[in-house]
Amino acid sequence: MKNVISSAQMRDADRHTIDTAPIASVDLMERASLAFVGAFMQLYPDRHVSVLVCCGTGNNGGDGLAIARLLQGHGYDAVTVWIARFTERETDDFATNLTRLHNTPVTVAEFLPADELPEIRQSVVIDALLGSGLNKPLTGDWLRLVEHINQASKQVVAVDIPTGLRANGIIPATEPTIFAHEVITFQRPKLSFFFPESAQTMDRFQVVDIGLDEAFIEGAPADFKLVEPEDIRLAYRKRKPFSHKGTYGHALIIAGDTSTMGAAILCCGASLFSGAGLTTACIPQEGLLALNTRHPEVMYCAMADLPDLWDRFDAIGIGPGLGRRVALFEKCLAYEPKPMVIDADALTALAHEQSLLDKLPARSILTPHMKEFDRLFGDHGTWWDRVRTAREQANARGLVIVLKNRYTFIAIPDGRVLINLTGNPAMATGGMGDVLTGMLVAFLAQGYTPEEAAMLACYLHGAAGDRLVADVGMAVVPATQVIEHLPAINGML
Ligand SMILES: NC(=O)C1=CN([C@@H]2O[C@H](COP(=O)(O)OP(=O)(O)OC[C@H]3O[C@@H](n4cnc5c(N)ncnc54)[C@H](OP(=O)(O)O)[C@@H]3O)[C@@H](O)[C@H]2O)[C@@H](O)CC1
Ligand SMILES: Nc1ncnc2c1ncn2[C@@H]1O[C@H](COP(=O)(O)OP(=O)(O)O)[C@@H](O)[C@H]1O
Ligand SMILES: [K+]
Repeated sequence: MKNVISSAQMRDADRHTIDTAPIASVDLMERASLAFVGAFMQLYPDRHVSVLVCCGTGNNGGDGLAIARLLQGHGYDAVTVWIARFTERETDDFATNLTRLHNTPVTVAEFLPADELPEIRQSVVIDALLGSGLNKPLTGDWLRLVEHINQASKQVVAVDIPTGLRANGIIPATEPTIFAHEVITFQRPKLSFFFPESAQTMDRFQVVDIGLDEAFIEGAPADFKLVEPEDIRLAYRKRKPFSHKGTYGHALIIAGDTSTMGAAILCCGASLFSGAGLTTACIPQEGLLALNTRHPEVMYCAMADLPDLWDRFDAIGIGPGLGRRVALFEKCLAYEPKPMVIDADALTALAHEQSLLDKLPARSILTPHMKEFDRLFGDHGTWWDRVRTAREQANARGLVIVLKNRYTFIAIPDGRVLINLTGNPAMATGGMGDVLTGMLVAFLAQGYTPEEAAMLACYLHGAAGDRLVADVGMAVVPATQVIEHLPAINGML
């Protein structure tokens, strides 16, 4: 897993790299700018595209000046630079790069406070006004310039972070920012990029390596971790030659009602296709024909038989489409504790009867989306607050809370939050959460820890959706398709 670090930690990593590499600070800026230009050229290969680089006078602005020079050197023949001289301060590396830029044909215009801003005629604006040094909301001339850029409706590519956006996760709704179509960020994504509020300020980001000391970054204390493909490869256990169905556990799915039988069937299918040795469904009997038709491999257990059969199961998933049968949930909490995944209607039951939270088996996995989360733990005005509550609850109660979204946050009992990067908006279709629940139960049944199960299930669920978009070209991915692609995704590990 990779650490997501704060701006202060990034500055430390910057200083540490300068001291120990060793490398001069201005050379590190050059490296960052080269990395930015490499990524920019992929986005805009046409050397005749007109580019306006808007620079502040800090190091983000210094990057902008170096980028302008490098683009010109690569044959971009219509590069213009604007410098916002709204403060008398400038950094040394900014000054060095301004001197270097003056030795090129790039046109440079400087703007003082209250100067009139000309119309922006270029097609692409590179935002190098303010970066991770932002320490207050934009006001005055900065705000005027940012609004001017936004109103010009050009393609905007931000250097490191869109001007005005706070890096560390708290994104006040009222603070103005530049809107960037693309952010090319240095070394690590900034924590804010994973919070849904960042959609107001950017479409996409990509990370470029600028050669900061990785060992130093990974040694820094970090509450947020990015799940990497390598983590999945290491955690995933390939099936052994002499293994049999008993090796891979028995998953029980308690789900489904008359109008929501599909949720149960999706959940069972996901368990089956994620490798549980056996999957049993506790569904209303009226769903049996559908279940047997769709997944003849899945067994059935009547509600009344649950207490007698309980010992057979290695992991339980409860909630998808449970509807009027939700009282079953409380009953299950009275049986011997088993690894458990609690989703959908069972989460709503928890929200209505909070005392049940204390009865959950240790290290149960809860899989709320935003609304279910707020129903359970109270309304939250911001995602930062929501994630903070998830951390506190996971830590205080020893739970794994899978807070689902574009980037799913997995809050684990030790206080850390794992961020899952896979998945895409084509997956924003009903039933997708039921699939995730089935996968989680299957991994628990196979003996993975709840943390491992959460990491594997979230990653593979999103990876299957990504594969269907990238390789098959699907614009919308139905949940049944994700299920069917799971074995192929697992097979690639
Ligand atoms: N690993 C790395 O870290 C590397 C970093 N690099 C680059 O450096 C960038 C960070 O540069 P930076 O620290 O010089 O700050 P930057 O964002 O240019 O701001 C300048 C100054 O603006 C001010 N200010 C703040 N908020 C304000 C506001 N709302 N309205 C008005 N003014 C405001 C504040 O000064 P103050 O007002 O506090 O005096 C601040 O110091 C980083 O994003 C990346 O691009 C790479 O070159 C190499 C590797
Ligand atoms: N835009 C998106 N990007 C990535 N993943 C998404 C997106 N929209 C939905 N998902 C994933 O799909 C699942 C939806 O879960 P949920 O809302 O519980 O669905 P349902 O209740 O219909 O089964 C979650 O795992 C979520 O992370
Ligand atoms: K910027």
